[in-house]
Amino acid sequence: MADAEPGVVPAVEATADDIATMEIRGAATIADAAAAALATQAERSGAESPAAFRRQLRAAARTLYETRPTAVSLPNALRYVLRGMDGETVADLRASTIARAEAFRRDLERAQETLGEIGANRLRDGDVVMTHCHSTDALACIDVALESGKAIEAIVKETRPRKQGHITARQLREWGVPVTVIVDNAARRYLDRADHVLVGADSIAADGSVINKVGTSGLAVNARERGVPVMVAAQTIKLHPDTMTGHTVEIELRDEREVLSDEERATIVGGGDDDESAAEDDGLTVDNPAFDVTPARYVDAIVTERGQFPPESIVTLMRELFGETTDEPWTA
Ligand SMILES: O=C(COP(=O)(O)O)[C@H](O)[C@H](O)COP(=O)(O)O
Repeated sequence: MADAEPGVVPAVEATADDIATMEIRGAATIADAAAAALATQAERSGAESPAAFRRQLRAAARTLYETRPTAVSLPNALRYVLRGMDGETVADLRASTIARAEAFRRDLERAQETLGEIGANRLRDGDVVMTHCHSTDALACIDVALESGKAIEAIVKETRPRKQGHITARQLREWGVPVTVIVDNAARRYLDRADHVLVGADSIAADGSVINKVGTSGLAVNARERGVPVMVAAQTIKLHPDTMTGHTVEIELRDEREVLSDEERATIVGGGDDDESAAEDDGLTVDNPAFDVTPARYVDAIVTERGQFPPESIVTLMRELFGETTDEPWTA
């Protein structure tokens, strides 16, 4: 991680570390943790002037922002909280920032509940749902469907390389859902048994394309070929305002050792820790993109707390929520 910013409290540095190392992960959870960290910064700031307080809050936001690039819920959360920082004294600034962060976290939780109710309407009694990665927004839909007495089964893709599918499987088993875990490569075969593909999103672009855990796009293409509808569960905090002005979403590239350990690499190219040639270029490249982009045409519905939308019309909601401006308060 980058050097500590002056005045940023250790708890914020710790949250940033946890996000970067994926102790805290998933777009909604990251947003929630970031808002909580800004509240902690406000609470523990030793700033003696309003200007110093604002500077520290912006530095804290920047520290959190620089952890992972793809989930727009992170900058959206930071932007939302910083815009609520208001007052002429340190005490007022502190109180307004904490209140704003708390409101954000409450709204986030409520939005997920509402989205769950809307998404659950798409699931019928007896349906089989195929999942990819671990999405709290997607699980909220299943949760409400189960609560309303519908029987749901799940086919859970393990989701290489970090196997977040296991988290999904654990949650679904806790709820009593029959789960079949499959390797990612088996997805097309098992789509014949699925009534829905249900995934979350890290970012949604203005053209309705969905940025989510790598493998989502291939799954969606296969689902279309198999005639299985693809439903994306995503709170409006996942809408990426910059994409309205033509920006693309940065796809995070992660450590190659998540894909190939040093030992595994050695079995391919030879060498080892004490081999001097290990430092040389061994001609083997490993790429580890964490996310991919699913074009809007492979998505049937985006379910948000504001209703469900065909992906092509999501831009209307985006304009309503964000207007056309997307300035970054922490760079001021
Ligand atoms: O791609 C992932 C998580 O990736 P990672 O494990 O790399 O963070 C999830 O599908 C979205 O973040 C949505 O999750 P949620 O619905 O919980 O926001």
